[in-house]
Amino acid sequence: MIEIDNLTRRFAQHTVVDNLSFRVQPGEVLGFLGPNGAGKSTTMKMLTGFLAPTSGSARILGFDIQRQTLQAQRQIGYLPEGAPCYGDMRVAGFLGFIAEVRGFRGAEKRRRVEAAVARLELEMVLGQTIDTLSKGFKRRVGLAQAILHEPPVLILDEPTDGLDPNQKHQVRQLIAELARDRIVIISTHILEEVAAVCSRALIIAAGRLVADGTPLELESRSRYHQAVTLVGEGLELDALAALPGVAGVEANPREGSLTVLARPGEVIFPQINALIHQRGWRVRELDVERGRLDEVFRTLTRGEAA
Ligand SMILES: Nc1ncnc2c1ncn2[C@@H]1O[C@H](COP(=O)(O)OP(=O)(O)OP(=O)(O)O)[C@@H](O)[C@H]1O
Repeated sequence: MIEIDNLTRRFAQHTVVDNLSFRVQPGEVLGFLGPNGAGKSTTMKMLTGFLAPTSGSARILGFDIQRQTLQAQRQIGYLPEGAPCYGDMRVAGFLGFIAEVRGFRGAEKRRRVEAAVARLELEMVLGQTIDTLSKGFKRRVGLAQAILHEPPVLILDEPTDGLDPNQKHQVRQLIAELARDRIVIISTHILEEVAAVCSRALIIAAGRLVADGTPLELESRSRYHQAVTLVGEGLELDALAALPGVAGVEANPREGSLTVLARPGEVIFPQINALIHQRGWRVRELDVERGRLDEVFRTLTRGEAA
């Protein structure tokens, strides 16, 4: 388990991470979300022992990151923001070097490097210098170095930032595979990432925790939760707006659709369906929404970002 208690970091007079407390259990893929400058990277650096907190503590599988730094760091694979450094090293040399830094020698070192290379499918680029790799391959090299020592905890800072959609998909699949037997914390400001790979999301704004839940729970806080969007002929906005449980109706001229919003806790699809049949409207599309994570994110973090 990861236990974070009252973690705080100040730079000069500016409190960048403000009294954060949470737990992460094995098997969880935790998305750590927040707008630019919210304090995500600063938190990751404190969790991995690269930055001392001003106050508070972080324990990684029981090891205090400040007082038992080496033992705690052995539990962690860390993918920092951006590409791996050592750009003029070849991939094979870089991974061998990291294996040695992690304390592996001889046959054990070769076994670890081969396993990471196979997992990240890096065989084709082993002889290439890191600087000459595509962004997607650089990120895969970064992930390979993070899993070399087979750590039970992976901390990944913006793992798909700057990748094209295919590369994003590949890296997300990899993360899902790696997550099976580990704790994974992913810092991101890409909301689709949370829905795609995370079992739980924390949202921070200006260094403070503002939400903690599964992606579905967070979506259910949206004003679009249980909203029904209709495309069809003869739809009457006023009749829809007058139905019980309806909070309002939005017209979407670009899509030629109407979105009927539900009051919190209400399910309005049955009433709408009954009205459609009663009035004989010809409905071509009907969609019930789970909610919109981007709207929840904006509402929770608006005006609070640094
Ligand atoms: N070493 C430092 N000295 C002073 N201020 C810093 C330092 N490191 C970070 N900050 C400030 O702390 C705030 C949070 O930065 P941080 O990088 O943690 O945000 P973030 O949520 O990771 O943002 P992004 O999504 O842009 O990466 C920013 O205002 C940043 O300028």
